[in-house]
Amino acid sequence: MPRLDVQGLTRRFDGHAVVRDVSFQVQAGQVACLLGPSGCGKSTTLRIVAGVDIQDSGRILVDGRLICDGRTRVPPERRGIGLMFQDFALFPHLPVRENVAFGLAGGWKANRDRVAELLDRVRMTRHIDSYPHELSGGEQQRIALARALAPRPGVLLMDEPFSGLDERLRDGIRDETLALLKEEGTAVLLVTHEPHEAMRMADQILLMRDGRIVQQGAPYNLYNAPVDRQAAGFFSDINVLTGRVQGALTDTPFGQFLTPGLPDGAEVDIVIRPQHLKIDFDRAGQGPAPTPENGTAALARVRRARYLGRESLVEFATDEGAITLNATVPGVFLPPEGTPMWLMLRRDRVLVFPRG
Ligand SMILES: Nc1ncnc2c1ncn2[C@@H]1O[C@H](COP(=O)(O)OP(=O)(O)OP(=O)(O)O)[C@@H](O)[C@H]1O
Repeated sequence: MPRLDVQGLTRRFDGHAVVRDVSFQVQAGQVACLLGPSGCGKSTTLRIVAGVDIQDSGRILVDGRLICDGRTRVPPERRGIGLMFQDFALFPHLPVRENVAFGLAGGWKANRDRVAELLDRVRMTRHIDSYPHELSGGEQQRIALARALAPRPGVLLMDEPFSGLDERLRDGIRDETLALLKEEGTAVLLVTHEPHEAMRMADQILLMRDGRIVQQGAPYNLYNAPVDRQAAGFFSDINVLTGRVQGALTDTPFGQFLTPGLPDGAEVDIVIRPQHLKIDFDRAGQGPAPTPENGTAALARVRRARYLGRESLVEFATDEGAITLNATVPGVFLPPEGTPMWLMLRRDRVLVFPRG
């Protein structure tokens, strides 16, 4: 049985649906990330699950128990759901120990062991008597996490929990948070607009657009088998070639691509991520021979090359400038502007979408 079961949620504001028929499940010990651009309905979905907003239709179950539908509405504090929001909202007048014990009956005195256990797990034991203003942002975040987990909620809702932190700290804190969430076995629903964060944290990504979940699955599936061009472009920069179907094939300067099931004349987008271009040097106007793995090579010239640290980003344009393509190459690769090179597209990594 799923820990959290959301079925057909719809929420309208002034007649406009901002959450549309949203359904998903989260198992115990799993992290599901609601991912999407600003305004797509992520926070509204979270607020309905928390019980601070009410859906127009749909229902929510926690461990099989109905917590809200058209008639029933269990109040937020009796849902067995914990919350953690981006500003942490620690109580400034309470020391760390009282903050962590806040949701526990009997307060800190009756729950010393649980508070001590959690502070140990988030490596904050020595700050047990500190006040929030004496802590760094990252330390406050760890206390907020301990506080949210103290009552052992079956479900934890997190709304952009890392956005207030210094970029350099975030990955470390994400990993620590994930380890603790997994140990506790909580079902987590995390809202984020950052694909990197969702890829790093999620067992399951729920990709939202205009109030709907357009795709859900493991990070690997969303990255490698995106449902449409927009979904592909959400996870990284993409290169797009456009073409027209003729006899279930589409012609491009990089050879023909199979485009089965589409009528003649249909327009298609052929999408490839910058790391999946292959580059070869020019040998007196000659490029590499076509292969089944990489198709036909096309000649292009370097427009600009930049070093980004872990990789280099090289912009290419075909001779007439008709097509521009970005390639990323690990390490340092900075060919001068105008250098002719042959480009190929890794066939196993090419994505083809009908133009919508
Ligand atoms: N109480 C409200 N009254 C009217 N409109 C609202 C209300 N709450 C949210 N909305 C609208 O619903 C839409 C979705 O908002 P929501 O906060 O859920 O999006 P989001 O994906 O979480 O975006 P963000 O990441 O910017 O918070 C927005 O267009 C917002 O203006």
